[in-house]
Amino acid sequence: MAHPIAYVIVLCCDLTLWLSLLTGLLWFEGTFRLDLIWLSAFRTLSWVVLNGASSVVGYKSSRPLLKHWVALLCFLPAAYETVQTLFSGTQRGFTPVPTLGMVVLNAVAATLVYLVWEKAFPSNGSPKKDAKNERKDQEAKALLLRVIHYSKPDFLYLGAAFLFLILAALFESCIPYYVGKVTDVLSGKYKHGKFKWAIGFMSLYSFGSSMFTGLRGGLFMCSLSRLNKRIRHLLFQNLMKQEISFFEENKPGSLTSRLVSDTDKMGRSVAMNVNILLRSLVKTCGMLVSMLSLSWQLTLLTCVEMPILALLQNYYNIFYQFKRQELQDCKAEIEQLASSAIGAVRTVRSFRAEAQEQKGYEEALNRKLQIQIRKGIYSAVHLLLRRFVTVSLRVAMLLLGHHLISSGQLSNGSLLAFVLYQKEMVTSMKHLVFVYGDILNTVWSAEKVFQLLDRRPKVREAGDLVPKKLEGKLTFENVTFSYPCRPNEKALKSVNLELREGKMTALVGPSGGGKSSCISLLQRFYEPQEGEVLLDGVPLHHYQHQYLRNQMAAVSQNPELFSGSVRYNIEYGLHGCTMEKIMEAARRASIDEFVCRLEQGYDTDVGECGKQLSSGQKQCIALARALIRHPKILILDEATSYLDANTQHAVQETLSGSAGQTVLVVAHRLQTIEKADHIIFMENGMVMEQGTHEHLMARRRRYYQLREKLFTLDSDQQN
Ligand SMILES: Nc1ncnc2c1ncn2[C@@H]1O[C@H](COP(=O)(O)OP(=O)(O)OP(=O)(O)O)[C@@H](O)[C@H]1O
Repeated sequence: MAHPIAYVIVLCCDLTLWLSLLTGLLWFEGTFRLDLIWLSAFRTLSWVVLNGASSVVGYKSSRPLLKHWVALLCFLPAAYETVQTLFSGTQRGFTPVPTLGMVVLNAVAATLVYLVWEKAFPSNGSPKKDAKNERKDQEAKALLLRVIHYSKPDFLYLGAAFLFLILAALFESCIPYYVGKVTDVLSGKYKHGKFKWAIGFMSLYSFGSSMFTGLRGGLFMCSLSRLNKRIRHLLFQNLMKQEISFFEENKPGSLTSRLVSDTDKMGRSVAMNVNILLRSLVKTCGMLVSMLSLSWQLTLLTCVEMPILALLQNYYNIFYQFKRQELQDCKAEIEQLASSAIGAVRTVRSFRAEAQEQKGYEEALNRKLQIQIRKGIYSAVHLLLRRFVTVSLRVAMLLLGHHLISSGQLSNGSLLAFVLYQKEMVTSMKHLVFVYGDILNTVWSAEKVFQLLDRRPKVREAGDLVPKKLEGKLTFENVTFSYPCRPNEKALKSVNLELREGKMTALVGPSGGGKSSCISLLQRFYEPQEGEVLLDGVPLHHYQHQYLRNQMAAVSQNPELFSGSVRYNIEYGLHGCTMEKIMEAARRASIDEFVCRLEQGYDTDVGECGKQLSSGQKQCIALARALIRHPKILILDEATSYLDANTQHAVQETLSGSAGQTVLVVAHRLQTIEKADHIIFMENGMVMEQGTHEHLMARRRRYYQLREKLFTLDSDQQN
């Protein structure tokens, strides 16, 4: 709010102007009447003077507000007199001079209207729009521009759509005029020729507007679908580049919802609103011209409706935003509950947690229902108030229309045409006032999409090193690492280890020792906070991403398979693999016999995520998927844990026969790694001891103790 002194100074200036006028009128000794025209001229002059004064006395931030008030102060008397003249039908005048009461009343009325207006349409300088809100508006505008920017490739479609939009709106705004003409012809002395013309034009405009509307809609939908496809593609591309911890922090449900519904909402809400905005703008202009040509008095009355409706809408919008956010959160929660329960249905069933899941789901549904009911009640009250305002003004308009018809200023048909225009006009103006705000509101769904689109992975960019020959020696140099979600807990503490080229190294130790963390670092899923992981003496991030992926293959304990055939899963990510190569990999992974027994062999579908296979079979297929690449470095993290002893033995035989391949094995069953060239024992994120099996057994320390413990457990189980 501007400083009160500024208002007082402006008010004093205004009083001085009124006093000057008073003196002038006294000079003419009552022979001069201050009629409507002179009053308007005087107030325009006052506005120029007071506007200048407010520029000098107001603070920079409060000047716009002061100027709004000055405008009202100056033009309200003229507007009031105009309305009075309209209703009384005769022009009044101030006789002989304006009274002090009237001047004060004017100031009070101006202030009141100003306060109502500022509440309905808070302007930039309004206290409600503080710096934060203004920044938000700026950001929303920037987002909107960005959405428009992404629509650039469709500019031909959009250009044509806008052209049809303008034509449709113009044609549409001509229809009521000709409806009025037809009514006039029918209610007066019937003239066949005039009737035919009026009907002809009416049909022509109706047909034209329908045709252009259809074309506009089709083209908009087409460009909207193209925009959606483009954004989704880019988003998916960027998602695939993110680091693993990003997927741990963001649940799959929320990411897919952003990918599907937010992109959809973004395109739909922004494109639809821009469509409505432009259509309303063209229609409003066209109709305003037609309405003014019919009756300027009725047009003025129609325009009164807007500020009142805007005030109502403003309050409703604040509530609506709040409820919508609540509803969205609730929906996301419901989606998450359903997808986690359905996804883990086996666990739910085996722990008999169906009732618990059902209860949780029902509670979330109830919360959503409550929000929806409250939203519905507020919406009904809002609608009721709006209707009341609309109907009241319509009655006032019909009364004025009746007065104009009886005084011969308007024909019956023109009143009908006006009523038709008025209905459309109010809708269009409403759109104009609210749609822009709505664009700024809905554009926030675009923000979520853009946030994801702009996210850069938090791992160092891969380099471009592509050596012709790779030895396959891996070294951990003083590696300290914490998972991003638990930054204060060290999973690895100054780890130094070496995987010798062409040899098999085994990582063993109790659970939580840090074995899988080492493997994650080797695959560059995460970056160590301290130290380096080196391949042939060069930090891993110096190598080209694709090169590293080709040289390294990993199989985990619970490998992820994709819906599709066995063949598809084995050759996953490779192009142009021959059947021989696929069969060879399957043979080495000891899965070929099983696959050949299947009715459709390698074309057999493995079900969603391989659910139609046993855990051991899944491990074998994953192993074949790794072996087909002939990687220089093979990482097996409990990769054969579900296999029976025979198959496990066969796989190990195959692996030990691959000369020149660096193999890293993580295993809990220590018998399986006895033949490894090197064994590293890890505990609490540290390397405790290392050496060959014989060496470690002879030391009789942690490795020996763990082996003895497992051996005792096994014997107990067998007894
Ligand atoms: N994704 C993760 N986010 C946060 N902490 C993790 C994550 N994975 C593992 N940890 C933690 O890091 C530490 C080392 O775990 P890691 O999985 O490397 O051990 P491990 O030796 O492979 O165990 P296991 O033999 O049971 O697989 C543990 O304390 C574990 O809780």
